[in-house]
Amino acid sequence: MKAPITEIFCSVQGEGPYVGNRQVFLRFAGCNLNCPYCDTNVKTSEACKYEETPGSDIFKYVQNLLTPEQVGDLVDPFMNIHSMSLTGGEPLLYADFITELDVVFPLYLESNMTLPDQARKVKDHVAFVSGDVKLTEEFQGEEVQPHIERTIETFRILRKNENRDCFCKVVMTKNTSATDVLDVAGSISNYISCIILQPVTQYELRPDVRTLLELQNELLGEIDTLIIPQTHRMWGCL
Ligand SMILES: C[S@@+](CC[C@H](N)C(=O)[O-])C[C@H]1O[C@@H](n2cnc3c(N)ncnc32)[C@H](O)[C@@H]1O
Ligand SMILES: Nc1nc2[nH]cc(C(=O)O)c2c(=O)[nH]1
Ligand code: SF4
Ligand SMILES: [Mg+2]
Repeated sequence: MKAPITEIFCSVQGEGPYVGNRQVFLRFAGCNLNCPYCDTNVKTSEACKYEETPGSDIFKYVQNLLTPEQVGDLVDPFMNIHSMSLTGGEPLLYADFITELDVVFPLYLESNMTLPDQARKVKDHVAFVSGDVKLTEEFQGEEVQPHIERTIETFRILRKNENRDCFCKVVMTKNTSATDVLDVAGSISNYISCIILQPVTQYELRPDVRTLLELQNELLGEIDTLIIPQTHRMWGCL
């Protein structure tokens, strides 16, 4: 079992309720969606960029594809780690690879939550689930309702329990419909510990402040809801 990995580095979690925790990041190549605001290059690269010393901006390159054993060896030297973020791209495309990872850190899955069959495979392997809800603009030209049903099913499979936290992030742009957010939130509120409204980082795409605060107020009737922007962008860490 091998997978295309674009980067491995140590930084702190910049998003959501675990912001500030020191993590190892494993970024898989490839994605099944094409979100208009996506800030990440999801293309497969010939080699994986590996930052051995956190924050050094000095990289080694390891030829792709990588085995779970190679990943284990590369992340082993990192110290004082809260968890290992599995991100991308879409990490659930590599569910079989994830089940073969043998690392000492708890796994923190960062997913677009649209692949329920893949989610079933990893459910007992991940301790934290940071699940996005993607709304209509991410599914341009496609049938939206089946995607939303798959999202709800994926949250059900990876729901919070005594061994796993599961929370939801929604990237808010000026085009995001508050009604859509409220609808999905109502369907997944039993599966998650909180909702994070994450204002999109590109200034020209941002929603207005009042709309965001009004949506938070409505959601708070149902579920703990926080507004937290991407913080790693503010101080320039990876
Ligand atoms: C690059 S994605 C990879 C994981 C997975 N594909 C997903 O979308 O959840 C990681 C996180 O960055 C968020 N993100 C991507 N572009 C963003 C932007 N321009 N502003 C705010 N958040 C963004 C995504 O919504 C997701 O929560
Ligand atoms: N510091 C930092 N925090 C993050 N939280 C989610 C990220 C991601 O791209 O998945 C990310 C990332 O790329 N860097
Ligand atoms: S699902 Fe995630 S990685 Fe894929 S395009 Fe959307 S934000 Fe980017
Ligand atoms: Mg990122």
